[in-house]
Amino acid sequence: MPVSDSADRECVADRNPNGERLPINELFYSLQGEGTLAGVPSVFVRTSGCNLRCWFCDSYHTSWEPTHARMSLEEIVAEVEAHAEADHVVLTGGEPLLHEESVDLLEALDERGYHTTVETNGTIHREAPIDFASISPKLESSTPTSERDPKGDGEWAERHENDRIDFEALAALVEDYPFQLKFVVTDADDMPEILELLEELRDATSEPIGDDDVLLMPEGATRERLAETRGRVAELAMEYGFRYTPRLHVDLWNDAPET
Ligand SMILES: C[S@@+](CC[C@H](N)C(=O)[O-])C[C@H]1O[C@@H](n2cnc3c(N)ncnc32)[C@H](O)[C@@H]1O
Ligand SMILES: Nc1nc2[nH]cc(C(=O)O)c2c(=O)[nH]1
Ligand code: SF4
Ligand SMILES: [Mg+2]
Repeated sequence: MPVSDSADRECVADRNPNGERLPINELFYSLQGEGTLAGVPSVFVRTSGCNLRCWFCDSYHTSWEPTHARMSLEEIVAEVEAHAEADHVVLTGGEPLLHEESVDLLEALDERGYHTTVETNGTIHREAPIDFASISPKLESSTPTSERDPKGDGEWAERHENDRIDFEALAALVEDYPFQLKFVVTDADDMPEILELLEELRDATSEPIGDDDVLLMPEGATRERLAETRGRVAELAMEYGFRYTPRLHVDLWNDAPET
């Protein structure tokens, strides 16, 4: 059950009004579905709230209509530890690096020996014990124009367009952490922008960015949609020499929550 449905947790957190809290949308145990760590059993901690509004966001209730329970760091760590089989934790969102409390959570997890992956849109850099920065810079094709706005009439388009790329933050993330760059791709129209972004990012940092640090991920929150996009995206990965990443969790569990 998403933690936002749990009245109990809200009460427990409320008894600790001075402790640090994070808005948590869901917390669950699954397999990492995306990227170079695909298949690794991992606990997912999904914070709520995002500074962007991708029209295709598969976590609508962290961005367009955020819902959450405020959990203390102790409560989050206890729930993570309850999944005794896992030694990987994925902090995601929403945009987890919006919250400065994410740094304290990452420190607490690091102290307990967990491998931490942070799933981020790459617009915010924070110093934290991050073992793997899974950076997913957002392309023009993510912008919620009035034709593809899931909620309104394009009210977010300008802000999203202005904020979706921050080279300073991207360069700092790439310099400070082991990383992957994971682009959501629909078709060949996305490729020139990816190439331009890589050129500019390679100029902005002394850290080498290999083509095998770059992953193309098909757009699709459902099996049905992925069936349309993945063939094209796999061909593009071969054509350009980038990696392809599946969306294993969608293959396995479609768009079920807590997967
Ligand atoms: C919900 S986001 C949360 C982390 C962060 N806000 C970000 O965008 O990287 C988690 C991952 O899902 C990807 N994603 C979201 N919606 C998607 C969709 N419809 N198809 C493919 N990937 C999607 C994002 O690009 C990101 O890699
Ligand atoms: N299984 C699974 N793997 C994932 N990798 C990144 C995810 C995310 O939403 O950030 C995600 C997710 O939501 N589920
Ligand atoms: S940046 Fe991530 S969480 Fe935010 S709207 Fe885009 S996909 Fe969703
Ligand atoms: Mg997801």
